[in-house]
Amino acid sequence: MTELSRIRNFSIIAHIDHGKSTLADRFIQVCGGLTNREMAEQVLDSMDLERERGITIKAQSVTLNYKARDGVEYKLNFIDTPGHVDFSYEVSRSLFACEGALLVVDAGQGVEAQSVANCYTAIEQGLEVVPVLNKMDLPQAEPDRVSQEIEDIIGIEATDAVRCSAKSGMGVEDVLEDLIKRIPPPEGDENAPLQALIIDSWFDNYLGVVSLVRVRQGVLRKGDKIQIKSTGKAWNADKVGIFTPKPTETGELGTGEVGFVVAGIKDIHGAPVGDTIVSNKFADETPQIPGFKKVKPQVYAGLFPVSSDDYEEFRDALSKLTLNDASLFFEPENSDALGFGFRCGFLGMLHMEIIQERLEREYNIDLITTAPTVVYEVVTRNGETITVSNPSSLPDVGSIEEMREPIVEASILVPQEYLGNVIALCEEKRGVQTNMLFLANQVQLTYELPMAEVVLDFFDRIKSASRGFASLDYHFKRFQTANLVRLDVLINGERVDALALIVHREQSHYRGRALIDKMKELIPRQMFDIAIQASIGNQVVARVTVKALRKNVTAKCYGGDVSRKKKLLQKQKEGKKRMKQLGNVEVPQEAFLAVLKVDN
Ligand SMILES: Nc1nc2c(ncn2[C@@H]2O[C@H](COP(=O)(O)OP(=O)(O)OP(=O)(O)O)[C@@H](O)[C@H]2O)c(=O)[nH]1
Repeated sequence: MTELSRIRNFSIIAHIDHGKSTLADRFIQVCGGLTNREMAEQVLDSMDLERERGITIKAQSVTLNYKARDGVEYKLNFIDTPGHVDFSYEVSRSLFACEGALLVVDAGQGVEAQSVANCYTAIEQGLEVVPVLNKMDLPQAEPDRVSQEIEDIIGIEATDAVRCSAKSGMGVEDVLEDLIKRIPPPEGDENAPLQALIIDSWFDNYLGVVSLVRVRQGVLRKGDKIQIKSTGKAWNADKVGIFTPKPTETGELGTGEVGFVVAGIKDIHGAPVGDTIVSNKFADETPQIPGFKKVKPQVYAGLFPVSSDDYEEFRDALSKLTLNDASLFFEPENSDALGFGFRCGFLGMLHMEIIQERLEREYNIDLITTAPTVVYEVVTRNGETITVSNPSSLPDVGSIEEMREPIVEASILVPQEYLGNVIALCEEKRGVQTNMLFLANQVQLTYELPMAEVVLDFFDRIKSASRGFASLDYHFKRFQTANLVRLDVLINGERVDALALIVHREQSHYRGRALIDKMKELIPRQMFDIAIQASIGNQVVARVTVKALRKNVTAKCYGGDVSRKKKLLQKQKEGKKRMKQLGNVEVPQEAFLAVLKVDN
């Protein structure tokens, strides 16, 4: 066991692309955790998809031995955190396991909202936040301006912030030295009964559930009988060790240390993130570590296999994905239009896209996804409150007393010159301003906004309204009464349940018009006219017609150009894969997500 004074537990807070993973890789290299060849790939983002998208999804950790300039060898536990707003609960749990955090800021870009939110979480949890200016090799680096910004916006001293380049390696050791000096060592009683925080859990095909833990007091030893506090279940700690970053069994984790435990748990819900591991013997007198909560999905959508033959396979794939992702929810859904599928719940749109992509890529299932929706609260005439996560299951208008929509508190950081644009956008999205703070070059805006307006395209819109400079962070606040209605879409007179949306009454006509105009562009012309209507209750609020196609698509391919004709037919066939037959009309996947594509 390592002496507490030689341990440092830290996270890195950084906005996406500011260089967190690159810096972490440099740390591993400096401390000799991996050979150069192993370093060739960024090691911390372990899933393929993550690597491709360049984002960090699951928290991971690495234990490094660093011989400091004072001659002492320190044990540095770096706990990686996800960078996206969808995964903020995991960030908060990771931070809770640390005494400090490096705030890595791109010296050319400056501070962004996501990092600010995470910094506040860190400061609230009593962490020492150590600023680092990265990308100093770039000509556009403006360290003085960015230091000032850190001081103004986050309120921590930053004039002496270490300046480095994770890319070239310049200043990286100075970052480690600064970290050791400024971040305090962990505290805790080694002789007290075991209490450890679960920072992350994932499913391994051979081992079952592996949990990343931080021991707060006592010692976790191989062979110990442990209990997972929220479930009250007892398990045997079969394997205990650290990541170097390769998993290495050490047989024990002392107070203040971070590492993994494998205890024969078969289901990820058996060891949820944020939960506490205690010694089974002293379970009653060892409390849960505060702040634990069950994560709830925020966005729901229907996912349907294009071919009904894929249904069983699809269900298996979803079950496998939930083994590793406690925040993914699914239950069977039956749609008149799309047949059997699943209603799935996600933390946000990015989470949804990732799951969709994994299903298609890793499991080879072609899917039709319906428009994502948030969860509404509906009070019925007989006084019941129900939650609705599927527009087509909204009760009949006559039986609804009141509808409530989820409201988020959004924090936006924007340079002054784009303030007008961003405010206009927030107003358009039914936002209510609750605060506005003028900082160095930026303005910090706080708005309460309907979650439905935020989850879909708000982030992209805010980016384009500010030429990419504004940044956003948000979290659920409360439910609020709203005048909402269901917007139905009819194709050739038939209501299509999978296309229904819940919208604000004031916007319903405009939304209906915009939606079906977009659908008209997306539904290919067929051999007959297709009427598309938007309706509210029985009232049709907009109508368009997709005119019949007169010519055969291959008619242009005159004479003997067989290969070209084949190619065209092949293309058509591939296109068909993502089509769904509604009555006699073929509707492509894009049309189901038309609401995401409406130009505002
Ligand atoms: N020029 C320069 N580029 C850098 C530096 N550090 C990182 N980068 C580049 O910036 C990009 C983003 O770096 P990452 O380390 O993946 O960023 P990240 O913050 O980990 O991003 P997420 O994993 O999505 O949170 C990559 O293309 C890096 O090569 C630096 O010091 N100088």
